[in-house]
Amino acid sequence: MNSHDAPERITVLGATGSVGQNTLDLIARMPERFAVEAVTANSNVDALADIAIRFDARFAAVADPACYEPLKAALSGTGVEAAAGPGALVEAALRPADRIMAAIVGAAGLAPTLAAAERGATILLANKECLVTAGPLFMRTAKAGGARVLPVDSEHSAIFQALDPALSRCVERVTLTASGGPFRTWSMERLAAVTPQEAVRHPNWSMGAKISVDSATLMNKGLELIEAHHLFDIESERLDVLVHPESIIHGFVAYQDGSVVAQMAEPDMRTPIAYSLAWPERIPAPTARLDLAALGRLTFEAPDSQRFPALRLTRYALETGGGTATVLNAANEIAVASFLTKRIGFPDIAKIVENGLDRSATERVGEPYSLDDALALDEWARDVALSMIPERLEQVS
Ligand SMILES: NC(=O)C1=CN([C@@H]2O[C@H](COP(=O)(O)OP(=O)(O)OC[C@H]3O[C@@H](n4cnc5c(N)ncnc54)[C@H](OP(=O)(O)O)[C@@H]3O)[C@@H](O)[C@H]2O)C=CC1
Ligand SMILES: CC(=O)[C@@H](O)[C@H](O)COP(=O)(O)O
Ligand SMILES: [Mn+2]
Repeated sequence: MNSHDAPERITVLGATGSVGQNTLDLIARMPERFAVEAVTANSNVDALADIAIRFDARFAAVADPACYEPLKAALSGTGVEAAAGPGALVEAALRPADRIMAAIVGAAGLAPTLAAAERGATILLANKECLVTAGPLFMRTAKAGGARVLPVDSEHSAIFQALDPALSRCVERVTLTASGGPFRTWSMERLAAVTPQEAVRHPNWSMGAKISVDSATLMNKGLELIEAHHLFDIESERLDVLVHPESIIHGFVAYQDGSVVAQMAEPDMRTPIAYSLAWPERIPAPTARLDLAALGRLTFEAPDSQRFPALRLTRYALETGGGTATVLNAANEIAVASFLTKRIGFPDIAKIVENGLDRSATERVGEPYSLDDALALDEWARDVALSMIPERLEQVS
């Protein structure tokens, strides 16, 4: 944009979350460049109304229909239109924003993000579960709709920055770095007694609860392998995970001449979010600057799939295809929510996901070709996973 242009209008799906807040922090610093079109949340009415009023948004939507009246009351007399229910999230995504930040957590983000893809939006994609649940459908829809998908996930932003599209045939391998999470060095015995409080305490990043648990199990890195496969059209055999506890290098691209191009930054999501907001330009981000001399060294190690089976399970889902990744994602969402509410232990998360994958192999679940297919398979897998949660078993018996 140049100084004579009107501000770009940005819609933020998941505005009350960690990525949503970081996005709004950047937007607030550049009012001449960005304005807010629409914002959404699940049920956090007060925070959403505050955001909508502060940023002078035109539309605010909550997913939970029961929150409609309180949202409408909080926004009365402000000029912000209030809406609620799943259809309202889709309506937010369909509004004519220049860019749309997809930062809802979980498969709940699929319908609105897919609607944005269908309308040919520029999508800043943080919601990785959307690609895990329905990667081929999402990428096909984006292509047909003329949408542009810009990665926000830090590793995928790194790869996007290091991957010259003109040289994609010269790429040998792509590597995602992983911090290893809070339990990187813990024994199996200690892992058995992990609490939710310990699991959400990520060593380097400040994030929402679900992705923090995913980082602790290494499921996050597995979901990111699937995400990278769809975003960059690279097969599993050429995608690597490398544990790098400092989270300074976020991703590598290795070329056939032996060059390895990496992206580095302090672990602060405002760097990849700023990149996606400004691409193909760059804007300032108020993050700490890298001081490699002060850091002294960067370290690397291979991931351990004995203690962290999620990596093996996600590889299986990626390589099996069909609806396997949809099942993996849904089972993981149920397992993580059950762990956070103390109904299961930390090692049970992977067991519940593995059981879901076993069932999906027996039932030979097919690839979802439409949103309805994806939602139906997601629901089936949630039921399979729920049947393994002790409380549910007690209720049934
Ligand atoms: N946090 C991070 O730094 C990173 C996150 N990501 C990805 O970005 C996405 C968002 O993560 P994060 O910001 O941490 O998540 P948070 O839990 O912090 O925020 C989630 C947002 O989604 C909304 N939401 C939750 N459930 C629903 C639902 N059923 N329907 C509609 N909206 C819902 C929440 O609303 P409410 O407040 O009302 O609950 C909130 O606005 C995830 O997919 C994550 O994997 C990727 C890289 C880094
Ligand atoms: C910030 C971000 O992109 C997260 O996905 C991050 O990668 C989580 O850290 P882990 O490397 O521990 O999964
Ligand atoms: Mn990431």
